[in-house]
Amino acid sequence: MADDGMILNFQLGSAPLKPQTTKFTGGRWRDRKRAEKSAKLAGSQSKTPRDEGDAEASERAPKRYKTNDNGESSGWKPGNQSQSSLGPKKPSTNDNAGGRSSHRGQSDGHKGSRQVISRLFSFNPEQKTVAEKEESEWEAPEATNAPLSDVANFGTLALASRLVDELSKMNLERPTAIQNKVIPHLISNSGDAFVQAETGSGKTFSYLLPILHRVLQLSGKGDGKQIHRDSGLFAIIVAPTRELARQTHSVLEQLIRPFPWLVSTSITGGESKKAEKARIRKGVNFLVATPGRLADHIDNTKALNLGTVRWLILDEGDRLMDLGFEEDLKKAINALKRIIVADKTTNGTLLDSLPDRRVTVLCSATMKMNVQKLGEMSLADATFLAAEKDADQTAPTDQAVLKAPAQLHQSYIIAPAKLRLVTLISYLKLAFSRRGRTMKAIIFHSCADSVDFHYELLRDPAKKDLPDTSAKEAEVLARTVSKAAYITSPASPEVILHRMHGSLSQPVRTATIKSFAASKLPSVLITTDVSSRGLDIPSVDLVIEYDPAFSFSDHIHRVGRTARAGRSGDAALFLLPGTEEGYIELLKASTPPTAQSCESVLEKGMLSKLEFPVETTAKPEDGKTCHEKAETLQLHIEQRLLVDPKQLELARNGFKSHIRAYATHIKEERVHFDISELHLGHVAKSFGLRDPPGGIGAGIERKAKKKGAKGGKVKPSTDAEEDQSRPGRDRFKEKSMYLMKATADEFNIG
Ligand SMILES: Nc1ncnc2c1ncn2[C@@H]1O[C@H](COP(=O)(O)OP(=O)(O)OP(=O)(O)O)[C@@H](O)[C@H]1O
Repeated sequence: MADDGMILNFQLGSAPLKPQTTKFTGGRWRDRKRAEKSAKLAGSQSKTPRDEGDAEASERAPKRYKTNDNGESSGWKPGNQSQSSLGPKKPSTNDNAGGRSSHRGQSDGHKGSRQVISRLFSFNPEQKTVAEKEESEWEAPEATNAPLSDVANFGTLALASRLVDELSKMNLERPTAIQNKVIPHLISNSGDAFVQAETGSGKTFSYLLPILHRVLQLSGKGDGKQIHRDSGLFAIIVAPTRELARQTHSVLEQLIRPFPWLVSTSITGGESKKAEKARIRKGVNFLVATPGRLADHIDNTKALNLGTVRWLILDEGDRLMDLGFEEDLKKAINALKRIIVADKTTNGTLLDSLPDRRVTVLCSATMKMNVQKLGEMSLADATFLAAEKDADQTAPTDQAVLKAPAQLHQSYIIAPAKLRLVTLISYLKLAFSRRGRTMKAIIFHSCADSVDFHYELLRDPAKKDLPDTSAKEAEVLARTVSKAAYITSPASPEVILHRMHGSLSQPVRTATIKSFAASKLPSVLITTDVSSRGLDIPSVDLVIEYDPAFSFSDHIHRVGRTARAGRSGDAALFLLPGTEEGYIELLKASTPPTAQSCESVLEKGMLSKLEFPVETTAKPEDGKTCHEKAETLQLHIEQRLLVDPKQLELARNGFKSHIRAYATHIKEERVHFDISELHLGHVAKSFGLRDPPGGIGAGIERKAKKKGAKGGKVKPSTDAEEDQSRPGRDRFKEKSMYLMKATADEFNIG
């Protein structure tokens, strides 16, 4: 297909440009027209590059953005000095607000070559808000999820001494606030519980330790030695994702290592059912499962005897419901309810220290309506257990409790769409060049296609060998782990990139997370929300939300991957100027965020040495100012895409999926993420594209225009489409179905 932007970007040689006389034949009518228009434009620009280019630019400038007297967007608010310089006029270059690059019509540092330039700093929408707090003004408050300083040790919670010793070996001495509350409760009570505490507060130990303690107490000997794998299944722990199930299982394995007569196993989607059945048949005492696979085994595995189960733990309750596991959970809850705990012995062992009824514990860091629904389904007379500081809250409410750990430093960067990609690179470069600061960073994207594009773009194709990796591991990790280009500073250790999303095969997902967690070098994980829940990698010190989360509770979980168990951590959220700035108010309700200026990120990141992994006519040394450097980087990326069809395809897919995903923000927050406000040309630029590819983008653009004309509401033509006219119940059903469908693809769970 002819693409005007692409034609313009080819190296044209030193000969003066002649007006295009080629007759375009074949292909679609629209493509032929485009090609003709491009050719015409190329001809006219070679004559009077500045004036005519600017005229076209102002014609293409979206009317919804405020413009100054010159017809240009006024950029940033006066008074915000650091950012106002993002929108100056640059007389020497052309622009078009649609995000395309154009001919400069003059030599660009390469004698005899006709170069294009990618203008980034004009026609950007105006920032509405003025920063209340700059980054330098932030002072870390006391950590809210740290071990308690006023509790001597785990022994004070009446835990079996063998367990306390084991914890000590793991360098865990004192309990956190939620552990201090939950452990004694579950040791001495046999009632249901609802456990709610912020991310990284140690909820996993809070339910595992009392269960183990009570199993070890069997028959009063304190070591549980008469219990063995045939004694029966005592606890089922349900987690929403395979990664989380596996992680919880490995914590459990660590805790029971000194007690080899106890056996645990995990059953998750993506694994061999036959092997799982065989393990169940041999006998297990603890089962960690994803809901779909658990329901499957309840139906089909005769050896799975639920008669001795005393605990059902539902971890990450809201996510279990979000992902559409309601029916699977119902099956497990009902199957367990049907069996009355009457038998006090199993294989001759008296189960006297275990609860005399089935105990269900529901855990969640955030509270949503759907968690309440799960509570209604699964709990009876439950005790609400929250950390001490939330003691005034005595029951779960429908108001989401959406607090990030207090010591987590949250900031936001208002970056116009055209500048997003170069700002991200600049930000990462800076983060990893500050020695001793960032070791591990996670970047959240809205969709798998965007993850794939950014991973391919940011990796260094020339550097293939991976440190500390065997040949076998390297084979599995060949497409998900790589050395980074652009963001590695020459003076700092190399940065390792990782890619992770739900469409990857399970062995690759597992190996990639393992590699990221174990990496001794600075590392980045580029991922989707599949990594937002429960993932516990203590050395993560930076979370970047390049695409804002689909709901504020997802945001809390994403940023909660850092600042865990009292550690410090940083989180940075990219927002577009305009309606997205309204989201800052939501952030304030959690932890007061600070503002990072996009201009200063670019200034610091772009002026340090740049290296390009692939040679193009744009060279790292081109340009002097940070704006020129940023434009050179953008141009280089665009040129890369033009000569690499695979990369171009990834960019196009990334763009389309990104736009589709944008339409799926939850209804209550969609006011901040109005798809009709997106400038598709500018967004395309952030994928290194000069024009939005056809398909979904163009469709949405038409709808945005229509909305402008009618003043009505835009209905994105995506899977997320909701029929606003139907009564609430139907809409709810549809939304759930959508979520199930979408997440089945993305999260690949079950
Ligand atoms: N008492 C403790 N002292 C020090 N570290 C602890 C303690 N308890 C747990 N941790 C550590 O804190 C980290 C977070 O624990 P965990 O994953 O259970 O948190 P969580 O509350 O479930 O978080 P999320 O809601 O994000 O899943 C883990 O690395 C764990 O080893």
